[in-house]
Amino acid sequence: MSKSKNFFYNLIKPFKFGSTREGRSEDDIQNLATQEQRTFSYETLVAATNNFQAFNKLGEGGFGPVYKGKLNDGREIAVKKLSHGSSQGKTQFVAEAKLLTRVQHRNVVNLFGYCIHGREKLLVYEYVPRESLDKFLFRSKKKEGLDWKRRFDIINGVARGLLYLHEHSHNCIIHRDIKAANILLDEKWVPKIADFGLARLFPEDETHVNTRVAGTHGYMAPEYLMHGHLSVKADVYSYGVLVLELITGHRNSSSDPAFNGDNLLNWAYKLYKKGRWLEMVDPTVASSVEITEQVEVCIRVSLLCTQGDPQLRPTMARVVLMLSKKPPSHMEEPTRPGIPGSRYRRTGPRSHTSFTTDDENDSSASHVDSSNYDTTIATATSSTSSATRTSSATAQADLRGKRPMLPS
Ligand SMILES: Nc1ncnc2c1ncn2[C@@H]1O[C@H](COP(=O)(O)OP(=O)(O)OP(=O)(O)O)[C@@H](O)[C@H]1O
Repeated sequence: MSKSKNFFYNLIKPFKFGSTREGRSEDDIQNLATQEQRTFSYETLVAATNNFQAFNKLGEGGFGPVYKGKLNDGREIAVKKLSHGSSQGKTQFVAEAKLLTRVQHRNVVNLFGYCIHGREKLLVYEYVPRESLDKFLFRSKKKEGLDWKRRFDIINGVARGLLYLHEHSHNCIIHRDIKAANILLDEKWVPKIADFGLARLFPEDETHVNTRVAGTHGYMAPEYLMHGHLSVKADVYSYGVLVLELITGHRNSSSDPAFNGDNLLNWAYKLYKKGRWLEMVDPTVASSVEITEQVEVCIRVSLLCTQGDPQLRPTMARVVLMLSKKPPSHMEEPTRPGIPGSRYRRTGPRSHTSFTTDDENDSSASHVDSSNYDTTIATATSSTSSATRTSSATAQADLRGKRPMLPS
């Protein structure tokens, strides 16, 4: 065996294979060598997915359809076929995809590799067997599977995954679309953040920016949605919404009758301020709560994360710390939640911030008009016209959830 083949042979030792005398054939080794380079041939993916048959289709998101497949080595995969709209060139795509294959964490869906075939660009992910979190959390028959312990583990796991993306991966990755539908659950209910880094692989050009779909309603930080100001704190905000959804079992929507015409964030904040926070806990999990302080900490965390002022929101490192303290350590008092289209009052000394709004000059600006919450996204589309070119593009691209490019 040549030196290079020997090298790959050693690399793949842990994998179990077919039945040649030495346990694997030359072809197997060659295939794995290719996989080490993170590229998949189109033929491999066609074979794995039965030629992208409809019965293998797991669903379709804003970036294109996703198919289940099985590789010859037995690994199950999810193949995302990116739609053709991207203006990104092949070289850039390969560079970004290679970077993203290095992102590896227990709470982040692993990107095995990618494939380019003519105009087609495909991403090959590890297959995560359970459905996405939203399909459990918001369906009455399935939500019973999510007792408090599982929800608490998911809250912790997603926090750790996000911390990794923000601070411990090769460079800071802002996800931009944290939501229940992008949290996949494995067979042990371990949460895995999906769709990270897609903005890197699928940047919008100017023309697409104006036509693409709206972002994920209810999860986007107001400064990002309204002004295109992007930072890790936009993810922190979305995470806070997700945590509140896990605690209450309600989607963040102003049309939910449970909120009496309000939205999830205001409703929860008001109950919390009145000391009636237990009332917001999903009745489905109430009986499985053994440590009420755990729920209280999660509520506090969610309200701190969704504060209007991004600077007041904790980092994910702080969130992980707050969640891990037993008994819970001192935590700040949350200020009003940030609702797109609403105003917030800055508390404490004003520090320099890159994000300026009229609201900041309005000392009485704590009013939240929840009645216009559902329409805010549409309003924001035109309100960005006076923003900078980048901000405008950013905000508008996000209106369809297909995120603009990451700052490198
Ligand atoms: N790695 C994976 N393992 C198992 N199922 C997956 C995987 N990735 C995606 N899916 C499933 O494929 C379907 C489409 O996913 P995709 O991420 O493209 O879209 P989405 O998250 O539903 O929407 P959007 O792109 O607008 O955020 C979803 O049902 C999702 O659960």
